[in-house]
Amino acid sequence: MTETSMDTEADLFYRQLPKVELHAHLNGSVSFETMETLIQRKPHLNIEHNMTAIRRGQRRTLDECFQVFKVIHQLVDSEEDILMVAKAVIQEFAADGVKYLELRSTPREVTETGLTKQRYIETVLEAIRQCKQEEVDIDVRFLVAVDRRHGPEVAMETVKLAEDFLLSSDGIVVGLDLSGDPTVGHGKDLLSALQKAKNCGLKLSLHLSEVPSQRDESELLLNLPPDRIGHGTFLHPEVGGSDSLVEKVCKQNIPIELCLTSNVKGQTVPSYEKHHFQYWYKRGHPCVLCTDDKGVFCTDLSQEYQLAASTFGLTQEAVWSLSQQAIGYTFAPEPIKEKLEKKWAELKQQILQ
Ligand SMILES: CNc1ncnc2c1ncn2[C@@H]1O[C@H](COP(=O)(O)O)[C@@H](O)[C@H]1O
Ligand SMILES: [Zn+2]
Repeated sequence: MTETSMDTEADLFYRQLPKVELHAHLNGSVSFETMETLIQRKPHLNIEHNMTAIRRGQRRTLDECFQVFKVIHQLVDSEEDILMVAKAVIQEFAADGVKYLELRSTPREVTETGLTKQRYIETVLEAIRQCKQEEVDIDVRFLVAVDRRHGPEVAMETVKLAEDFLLSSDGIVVGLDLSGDPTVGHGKDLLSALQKAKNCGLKLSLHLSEVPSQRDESELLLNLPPDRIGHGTFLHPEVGGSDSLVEKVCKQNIPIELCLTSNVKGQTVPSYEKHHFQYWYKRGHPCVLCTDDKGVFCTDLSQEYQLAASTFGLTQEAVWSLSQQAIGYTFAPEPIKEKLEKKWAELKQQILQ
């Protein structure tokens, strides 16, 4: 067998592998092709592709990554843009073999285009509905995101909005995300908003210990406790975290969303080999591979599975288990989880040789 055909066969396995994506920021997930359309729609902004994506071999500081989101937000600033972007992102995940997707996004208000936070969420939900109507083979749920940079009042407003949609969206809105520049603000100021969200039945997925300075914050937020953790890069003692943090995560068995390429390109992790996936996976802790921002970091979920497998020597059987176990970490109701389990069982013989 030639090297090329071997490559293709491996690629095919990862693409065919049914997958669950639980950590995807809408505006970070915009593909090159969709970006092209947006750039052409708004030529006056003078935005080029290299301002919206971090290519192969390139690295940026986390701070620079956040500049990239500012540029993308300029390009995506109306209901029309959001509808197009959300539909395209959902279709792309489906084409990559993702069968269940939890998309997250920060509701924004844009005076010039008349966009309100309420309409922002409604538009994302409309995109989800349209994809369902068009029979795109994927189940999509939505997490309303709180940007930590905006402080406690906005966080509380966002939680109220999320609560309304939890009750009125036919089960599409399932939870709340905490994200944004981890070097800005402190989680203690957001604690009451997060607590309120939890009390009203929203599931919590929190970006925790994405940078080393968040140790105290993580101690505090782990007491909520969150239903899932985003990144958790600096939780374990080897990288400046602590035994007490690890103990809290393990005792409460909180699944961790791990995004290899995002962390390597954003330079919070020095290399794929040194990624903390290894630490948690070896302990048998619930781990789920995710893309974070597939557009910005130029990746997709198949590639993330393939990278994890080649870096950490996972067999196809192990990769299959990893993707199947993710079903249990979704915020979907039990009947949906059962449906997904069935789908995995049906596909197993066909895909896993
Ligand atoms: C790289 N690591 C990360 N750490 C923290 N927050 C991140 C992030 N990547 C993305 N976001 C959050 O998602 C927003 C963009 O999508 P939405 O406009 O919400 O759809 C960013 O502005 C940031 O708040
Ligand atoms: Zn994230």
